[in-house]
Amino acid sequence: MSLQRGQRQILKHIDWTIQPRENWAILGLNGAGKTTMLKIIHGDLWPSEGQMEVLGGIFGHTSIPELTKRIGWVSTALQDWLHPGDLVEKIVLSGKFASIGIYEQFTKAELERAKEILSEMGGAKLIGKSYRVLSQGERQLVMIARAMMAEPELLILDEPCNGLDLFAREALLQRVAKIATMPKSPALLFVSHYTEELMPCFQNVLLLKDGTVFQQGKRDDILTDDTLSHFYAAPIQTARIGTDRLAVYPR
Ligand SMILES: Nc1ncnc2c1ncn2[C@@H]1O[C@H](COP(=O)(O)OP(=O)(O)OP(=O)(O)O)[C@@H](O)[C@H]1O
Repeated sequence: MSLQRGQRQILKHIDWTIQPRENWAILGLNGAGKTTMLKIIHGDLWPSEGQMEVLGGIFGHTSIPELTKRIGWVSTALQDWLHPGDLVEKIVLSGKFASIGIYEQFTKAELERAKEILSEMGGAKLIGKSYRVLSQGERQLVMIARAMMAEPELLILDEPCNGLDLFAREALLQRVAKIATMPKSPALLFVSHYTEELMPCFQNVLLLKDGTVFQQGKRDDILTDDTLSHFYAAPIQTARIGTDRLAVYPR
């Protein structure tokens, strides 16, 4: 699949298959094309050439609005679209209808479910608060709960740790890891600039560079000094954090 905008080819011959129940992390420098690729997966953009199949639906043969409802999307950019005066639980509930506000009738049970999901995500104390007053970390938690409200089969997390302090970031990453252990967990796609954010549940890594797949495969094969030094075109050193996390430094 490729995507052209004017003279520029933003994505070039992306060939990538995600098997059921696989979780993937995507790494790439600013402007590599990560968000654009996710927008295509989400059905917001159409590739200029090639074929796309997402959750068994082939683009051109499947209803994109129906497909989009099966995909959760979390990014700080999405926060700008919300109505900040809404109560937190209403924002979570809106995920059920894949809408920004709530324009449909909802049942008491649905509202209770929204509160339950918030609590499961560690956000019980946010219930009853206006979204406007929340910290960035709390907002991201609400966004994840909102995405989970629709029981997605695929959950896209586009740099979800942006703007979080050290502890809020760790708390959010633990929530993401917990989602991965749920019996009906969605497949997870996690975009980040920082390898230390890649929890062990992300066993697969795709490196995107200048709109092309530089390398993809098992995490242990990709996150090496050698591969990352070639990828970033700079000497890179990896350092283990605990048993299962990895930090990366320019040498
Ligand atoms: N509609 C468009 N028209 C022209 N260029 C675009 C369009 N959308 C994106 N681009 C360009 O495509 C490139 C890839 O953008 P994208 O947002 O996908 O990168 P990214 O890897 O997500 O970057 P970042 O890490 O900074 O978020 C950028 O150079 C961007 O300016």
